[in-house]
Amino acid sequence: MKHKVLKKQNVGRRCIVCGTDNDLGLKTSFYELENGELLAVCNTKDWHQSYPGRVHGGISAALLDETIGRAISINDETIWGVTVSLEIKYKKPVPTDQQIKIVGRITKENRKLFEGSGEIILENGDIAATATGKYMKMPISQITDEELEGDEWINTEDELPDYIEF
Ligand SMILES: CCCCC/C=C\C/C=C\C/C=C\C/C=C\CCCC(=O)SCCNC(=O)CCNC(=O)[C@H](O)C(C)(C)COP(=O)(O)OP(=O)(O)OC[C@H]1O[C@@H](n2cnc3c(N)ncnc32)[C@H](O)[C@@H]1OP(=O)(O)O
Repeated sequence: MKHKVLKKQNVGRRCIVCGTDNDLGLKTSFYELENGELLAVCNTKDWHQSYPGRVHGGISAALLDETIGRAISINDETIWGVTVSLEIKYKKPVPTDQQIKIVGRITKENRKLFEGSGEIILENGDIAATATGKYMKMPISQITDEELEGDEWINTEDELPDYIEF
């Protein structure tokens, strides 16, 4: 199914999941979709493996964690959160050297906390892992000493695809 893309989110320059300046990172891109969900696109590499050919479960967890955690900013980009709990169900192996997609959404929100769910979708459409996560809202100034206006939270200014299919 085709999904209309509205916006590409910024990246944390040195973030292990999204950072463009992290040689060891996953270099994942995050797109806000018209249906209110967040889509992540990640090209898995050989060095993300646990068993040969199979992405490490901790890597899958990190991808799901960040995708759900970022979904809160679709409606309000001033809300930041830290993960307080995360549950992953691993249903199928995630292969290395494949473009995978991760979808996340918010399912519950109150003044202090928000919750969401997400899944990893393989190239053949299979759902390889699902997750639910809970996050505590926190001002960015309490999470990091870096300033938002500095060079850590950057717009990569790539061309935005009109639609992404998954
Ligand atoms: C500026 C430039 C940088 C820009 C960003 C760059 C890069 C980042 C890239 C992208 C970022 C965008 C989005 C990403 C989002 C997510 C991705 C991953 C995020 C992480 O990778 S983040 C690392 C892992 N994560 C942590 O590092 C948290 C460690 N942890 C703590 O820091 C504390 O644990 C804390 C603060 C959470 C709580 O500490 P605390 O002392 O405030 O806790 P306290 O016990 O007082 O609880 C206060 C009230 O919360 C309730 N409460 C507490 N825990 C609860 C739970 N689990 N469930 C339900 N309720 C809970 C209590 O029940 C009480 O409620 P009440 O007040 O009503 O009684």
